[in-house]
Amino acid sequence: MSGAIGVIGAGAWGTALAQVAATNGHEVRLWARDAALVAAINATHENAAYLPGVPLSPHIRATGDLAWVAEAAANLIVTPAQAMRAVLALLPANGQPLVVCSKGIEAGTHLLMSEVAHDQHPLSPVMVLSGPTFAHEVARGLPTAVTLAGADDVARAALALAIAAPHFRPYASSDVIGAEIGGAVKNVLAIACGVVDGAGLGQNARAALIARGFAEMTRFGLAKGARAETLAGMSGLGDLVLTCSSTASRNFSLGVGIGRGEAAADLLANRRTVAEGAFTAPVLLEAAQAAGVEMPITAAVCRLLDGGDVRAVVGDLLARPLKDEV
Ligand SMILES: NC(=O)c1ccc[n+]([C@@H]2O[C@H](COP(=O)([O-])OP(=O)(O)OC[C@H]3O[C@@H](n4cnc5c(N)ncnc54)[C@H](O)[C@@H]3O)[C@@H](O)[C@H]2O)c1
Ligand SMILES: O=P(O)(O)OC[C@H](O)CO
Repeated sequence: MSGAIGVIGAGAWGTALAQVAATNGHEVRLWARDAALVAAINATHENAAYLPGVPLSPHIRATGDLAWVAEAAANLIVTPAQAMRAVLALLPANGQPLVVCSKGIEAGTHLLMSEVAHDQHPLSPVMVLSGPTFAHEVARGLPTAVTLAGADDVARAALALAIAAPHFRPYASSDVIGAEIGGAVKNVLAIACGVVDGAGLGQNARAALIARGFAEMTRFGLAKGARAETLAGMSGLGDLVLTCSSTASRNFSLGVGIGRGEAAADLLANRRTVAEGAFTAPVLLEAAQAAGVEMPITAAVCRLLDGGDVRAVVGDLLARPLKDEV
């Protein structure tokens, strides 16, 4: 793939991906909706608001002009999930490949982000880039592997070559739904693991939540047409383990606060960066109920986000009737 690469969304992850795309010498057009952020990035070659302390490549140019970004050879979409449809509606449709890098499910429609992208840009090949990827590590050049999923083999191979770098290794997949469901569901489960940490419930409980959470992810994924091996790969289990293990995760950190007894509404009101699991949880629960899939951990996270008492919610989760593991 020759030519510029567009990145839409200049938060931590969009900026880190811009840095990856610039590694191979591509001109990178990084779109932000906030004019002050655009000016600051271009003046300082740093995104101090969302990815502080990382000197950005001179190949990256921030912009507020979506038409200029749309002329690039491919566009990586990295807005918060619930904002994606509105931003894509403003993006000129050139049939350019679109790469969904956000993790979530659209409220109201229950659509995955790739489905939203296809709705808005039916002529574009749509891909999904997902995996265990803390932005600050990727931006610093630490080794990272991702799943790059897409049905169009040619577009996917071209994009993989364009973004692969010595520290950044994309693995190809044709399972778009599986790659997306892993990333969306793990954010909800990371909140649950953070609650365990904040409430001091111990490492056994955290490991049990990861294992039972993976069972939930798998049940939901299979019901939606995902492949089991994708859910067990980087975009599913890999990302689940990462996000459930570290306060570097915004979702895990949100859970820690809830587990310590802080009100979820206050924690969310005081955030500047996005914790997608808080938006995904109620949508995921609705989608699971519609599909007839039981997701007790997701339901528990929803109760906690609605202000439920931690001890009561955990007690109810543990008091469910005994059942077979599989
Ligand atoms: N940070 C990570 O390590 C990471 C890694 C992989 C995937 N992701 C996913 O990428 C997506 C973006 O995350 P992030 O970490 O870059 O978020 P962030 O919180 O760092 O930044 C969010 C960005 O979106 C902008 N924004 C907010 N509302 C908007 C709107 N309505 N329209 C357009 N722009 C808007 C903000 O101004 C900001 O620039 C999320 O879905 C997240 O789950 C993040
Ligand atoms: O900080 P989080 O919880 O949004 O997680 C970031 C990435 O999704 C990790 O892969």
